[in-house]
Amino acid sequence: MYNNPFKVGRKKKKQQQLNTEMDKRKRIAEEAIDQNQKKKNKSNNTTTTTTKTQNNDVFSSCSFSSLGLQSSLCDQLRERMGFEFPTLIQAQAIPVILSGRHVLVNAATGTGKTVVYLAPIIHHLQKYDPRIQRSHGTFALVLVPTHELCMQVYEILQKLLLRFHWIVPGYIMGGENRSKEKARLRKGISILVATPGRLLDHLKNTSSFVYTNLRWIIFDEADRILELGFGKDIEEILDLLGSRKQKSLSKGNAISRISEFQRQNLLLSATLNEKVNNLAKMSLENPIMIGLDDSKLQTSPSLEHLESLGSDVDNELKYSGKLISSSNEEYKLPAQLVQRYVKVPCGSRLVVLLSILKTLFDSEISYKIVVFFSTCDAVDFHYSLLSDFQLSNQQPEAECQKQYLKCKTFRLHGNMKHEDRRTTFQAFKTEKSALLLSTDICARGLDFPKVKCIIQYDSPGEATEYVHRVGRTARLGERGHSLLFLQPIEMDYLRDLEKHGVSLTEYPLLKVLDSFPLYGQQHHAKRFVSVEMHPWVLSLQKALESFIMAVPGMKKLAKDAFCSWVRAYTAHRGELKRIFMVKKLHLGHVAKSFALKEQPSLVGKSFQMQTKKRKRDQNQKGIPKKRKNPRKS
Ligand SMILES: Nc1ncnc2c1ncn2[C@@H]1O[C@H](COP(=O)(O)OP(=O)(O)OP(=O)(O)O)[C@@H](O)[C@H]1O
Repeated sequence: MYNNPFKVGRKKKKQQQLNTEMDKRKRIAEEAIDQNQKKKNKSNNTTTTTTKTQNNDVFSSCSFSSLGLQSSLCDQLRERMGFEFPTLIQAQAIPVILSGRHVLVNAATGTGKTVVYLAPIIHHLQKYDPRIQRSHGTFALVLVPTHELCMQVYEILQKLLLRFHWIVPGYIMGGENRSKEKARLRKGISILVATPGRLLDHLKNTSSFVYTNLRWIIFDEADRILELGFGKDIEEILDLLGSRKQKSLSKGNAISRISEFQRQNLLLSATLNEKVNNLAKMSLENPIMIGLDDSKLQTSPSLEHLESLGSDVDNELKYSGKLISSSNEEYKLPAQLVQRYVKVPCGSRLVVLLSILKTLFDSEISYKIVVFFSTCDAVDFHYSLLSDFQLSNQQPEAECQKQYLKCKTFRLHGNMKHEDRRTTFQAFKTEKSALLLSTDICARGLDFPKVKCIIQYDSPGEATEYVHRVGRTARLGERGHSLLFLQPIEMDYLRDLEKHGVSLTEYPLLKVLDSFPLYGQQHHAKRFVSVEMHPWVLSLQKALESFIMAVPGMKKLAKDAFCSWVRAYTAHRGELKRIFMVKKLHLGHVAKSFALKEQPSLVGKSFQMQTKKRKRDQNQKGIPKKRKNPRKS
């Protein structure tokens, strides 16, 4: 059993001390939150209560029926979903979408964009007379970037369709059983949610897939679909469905498949980029823009300037007829989101993460937090560490209390089995108090109820990813907090965020560290002490290093995580390469942040061996030299 260096004497005294410390940490956590909230209210120049301000910012005062939606659909939204009023973006966009126009919707995270497109589709489908049947095939196609989002949209669809049993929802996505999907498609799916790769596969290979009646194509998280490299697939899909402007005119086959209905295509995201521009030009006819400021709109789309979506050139403007200006786009973030950063020297990152998590989980009975990491290996390492790490000066009464963190811990990343991903996704949704460690796989679109805090332990890279990650909290007017970890060498990233209208305040780290007990007693750290030399940081680091050495398998996990973390760090692109410079990293300190005592040369050797092995494997398999971006989730 792992020997804890923090073991101290009397239980009772220890309990009293712990209670006092927990109270203190709770106060500090609350103070930090309140100060930020006060600042925010002051800057909003408002005297009303926070909740009221938030609700006014999010909800419209009209009813769903006043937007033109059919009455039993409105009942369904109210009774089954609990949606009394439409959100502002729903009130703005639903009537336009009902009118049949092509639309591009840009609205903050967590403002209800899913209902924006699902409600009008259901409204139209339910009133077809005679009723639609399964044999009529697919009428609406919703394209999403990830499995999890696919499941989420499908679940909402199921709920919305309870009163309309003749409209059949369905999903197809990579990793699922193809033959079962084929069988479902053969039976007929009226509204189909899909990831692009698998959809293309079925469009090409499943002859029983009927889409002659297709009327709607929706791109949810359009920019992410393209960023993930699905550009070429999307072009092919649009061609096959006869829904690509210009080109469709020359494609005899495709045109013959076009339904008797007028097509309506919709694009939605909280952030937009140049590739979305191209997709918009390619797929939207005379579109209406909703949620875009005039500053973001430039000259109208010109058909002469259609670009390829598969191009790998990021943010490079190849044409003049721009639709959206995005290079210095001001992102819309939820007004009630409190955003902070914490400046942490590299070697103290792990201890600081654990200390902050403990402070947050001790401050409230139920607390849900998502922590973002740059790689799958980093998620695995931190998951094992946080699940098993103990400090014996905690109360050993119940099993979970032995753990350092008194909460359930989950992990989610793309290397996990499909089934495990699904179970985690559902479990974290329903938990009241839990910690989710994840890659960017859950940065987009996922709607986990009651997440109170987002921690970006590894920086997100592009500002768009920052926006989507923090968007997992503060949804629909609820309060939420975000915390971005930055090393002293990375502080310029704040300026990059500022360019997009995102500004953060500093987290009171030393105050939080001071609140931790040491050897059962309050330590009186001097005010000027640095984070690295803080007695609590030194002690916890020592405990973590001993834990890594003592627990079988942990050292390997730590080394793998270290290697992939460094690789991911080198994968920053464009402007960000100047901020996240691998040359500036002290690899010994990086190793420390994985609780490794080894000198960097030792860890570096295994890293080099891994890299050589990867290259060898690639050569053997004939994989092209271009390396998969390790930051990809
Ligand atoms: N009118 C409404 N009233 C109450 N809740 C709503 C309403 N519309 C949507 N919601 C809820 O708001 C939450 C956020 O909705 P949704 O996931 O569609 O947001 P989003 O804008 O797509 O977010 P993201 O940009 O992160 O994908 C969900 O829990 C949804 O059930």
